[in-house]
Amino acid sequence: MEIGSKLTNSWLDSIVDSFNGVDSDRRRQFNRIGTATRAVIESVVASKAPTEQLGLIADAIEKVAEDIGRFPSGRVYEGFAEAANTGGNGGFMDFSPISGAANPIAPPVELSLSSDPDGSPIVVGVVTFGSAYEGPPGSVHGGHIAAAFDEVLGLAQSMSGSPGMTARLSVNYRKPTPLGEPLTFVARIVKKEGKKVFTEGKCYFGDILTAEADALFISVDFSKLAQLAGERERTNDGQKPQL
Ligand SMILES: CCCCCCCCCCCCCC(=O)SCCNC(=O)CCNC(=O)[C@H](O)C(C)(C)COP(=O)(O)OP(=O)(O)OC[C@H]1O[C@@H](n2cnc3c(N)ncnc32)[C@H](O)[C@@H]1OP(=O)(O)O
Repeated sequence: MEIGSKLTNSWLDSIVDSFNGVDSDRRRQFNRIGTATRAVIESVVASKAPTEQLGLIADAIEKVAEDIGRFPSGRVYEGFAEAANTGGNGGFMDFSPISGAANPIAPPVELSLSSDPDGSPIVVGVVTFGSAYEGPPGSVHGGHIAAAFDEVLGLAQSMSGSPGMTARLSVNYRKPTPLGEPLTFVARIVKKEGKKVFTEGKCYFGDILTAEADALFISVDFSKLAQLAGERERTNDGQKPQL
């Protein structure tokens, strides 16, 4: 992903730097695994394979799970999932559950930074949700639409220079959002008041507005994130930081 926007704050510059120019073998292999596992998920939820084939496929997948399970699990990468890279020289958010190419449960939403016609910075997320994300027939599950909004709005709020956590997220679903079609999410900061960063976003299928969202983020002290990460290391299960 190449991001070429002109950005002024150093927080965002560091994000852009970590997106760009990263091409380590470790990152490539993680991304290959992510892509292949996603393809498995897509086929698994929609397969018409005969039952005996399903048995063979299950054997093969169990073997893969066993192979990778032989290596220590846990946080083999740097940082918490939303900001984690795949090791080596960078790669921001590679393991994000929404945008991380190396995370098989991510659709993934491809993020880029851009600006609207009046020059205001925006975040653009492009994604095609596959069969695993189906809610109503032929449509994307609303929870996944909300998750995509959280991600694009989350990146947009970081353009404030004092990023934080989602305090409130509200989604209006205007039209069914089609599965298997390219969607574009656009997100921006509306205003900032002290620690509060107000954002809004829209989801389009072509020219059709299918959903819109607004969210409030509260800037957090990064030592709090470090504390959460420390707690996670101590519990060593990667799941349950003590809040
Ligand atoms: C995380 C950074 C990474 C960045 C990476 C970029 C890309 C990542 C993209 C991915 C992004 C994915 C992101 C995710 O998935 S984040 C995961 C989902 N979110 C959470 O888990 C957040 C859990 N909540 C908290 O940790 C705290 O409650 C937070 C941090 C939100 C506020 O903390 P705290 O409670 O200590 O705040 P304060 O006492 O200083 O209050 C400050 C002001 O805010 C007002 N207020 C507070 N809460 C609410 C509320 N719910 N509605 C309305 N207003 C609220 C409050 O009244 C006060 O106003 P005022 O009295 O001053 O007027």
